[in-house]
Amino acid sequence: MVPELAKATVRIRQPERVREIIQALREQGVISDFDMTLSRFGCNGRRCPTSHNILDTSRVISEDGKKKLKDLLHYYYPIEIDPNRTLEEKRPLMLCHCCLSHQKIHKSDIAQIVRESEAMLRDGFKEFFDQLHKNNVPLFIFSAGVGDILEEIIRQANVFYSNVNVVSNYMGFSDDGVLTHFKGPLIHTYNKNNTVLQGTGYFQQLSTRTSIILLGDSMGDLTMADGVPRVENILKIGFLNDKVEERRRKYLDSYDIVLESDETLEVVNGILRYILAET
Ligand SMILES: Nc1ccn([C@@H]2O[C@H](COP(=O)(O)O)[C@@H](O)[C@H]2O)c(=O)n1
Ligand SMILES: [Mg+2]
Repeated sequence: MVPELAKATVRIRQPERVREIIQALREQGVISDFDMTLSRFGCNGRRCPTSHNILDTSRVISEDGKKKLKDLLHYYYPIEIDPNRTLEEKRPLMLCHCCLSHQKIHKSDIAQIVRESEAMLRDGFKEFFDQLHKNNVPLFIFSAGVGDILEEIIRQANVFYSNVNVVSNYMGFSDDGVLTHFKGPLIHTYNKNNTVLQGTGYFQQLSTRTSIILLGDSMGDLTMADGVPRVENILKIGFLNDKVEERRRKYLDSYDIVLESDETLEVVNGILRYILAET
């Protein structure tokens, strides 16, 4: 059906169920996480930066600020991926953006900060965005990262098409363009659900869609489609990037398709090619 599903990186607990969901997908919408899902996990043997890391390590952050942000990440990231803590235990420990708001970040610096970074979208991103755009499939990017940065990454990759909508943490600037705060409720890895989506237009724009393809890399991404009305089928595809052995069982129990250490969108593109040719 989809030759890419035979790739060595693909793991599926219930192949028959996956086959049935794929056959049933129609009137699709795609809901995707951004960092480490549309963007790569590894670049040239190192970790690729998240949208937060791009800012944290940029030249506009003071040395002291960089150290604080690095310490914060070293505290936070092991909690985020700890397979032995429940989501309830993790939720109150998630981060805010407080350290960033004390830095002199100018709105006008953002494009250059992204250009100078090692940000990379997964291989096959162009086909992914192009297929969705050409077929009028809405793509919702729901991210606990930094909206202004991830939008700029997509813009610089020339794929920020009219069908792409982003819900994320956006910066607020003073009249002279200096970062003063982050807008709206904090979106973190474990509250990506309808509690932070009020007033975003998310549900309204997905209200005609009866099938959702959900792409994520964290257990927190699994709730991104909660509350979308009229949904009949959801195909959940999870990128398992880190602590693969330790987290495999949980991912296989939660995601329909698990992609282990796969830096590409080949499988997603294969599924899209198949279902969009059918419709
Ligand atoms: N200070 C922080 C906070 C979060 N992160 C990472 O950002 C990612 C969240 O964005 P999604 O698009 O994946 O929702 C997640 O991978 C966090 O580890 C960070 O790097 N720094
Ligand atoms: Mg992510």
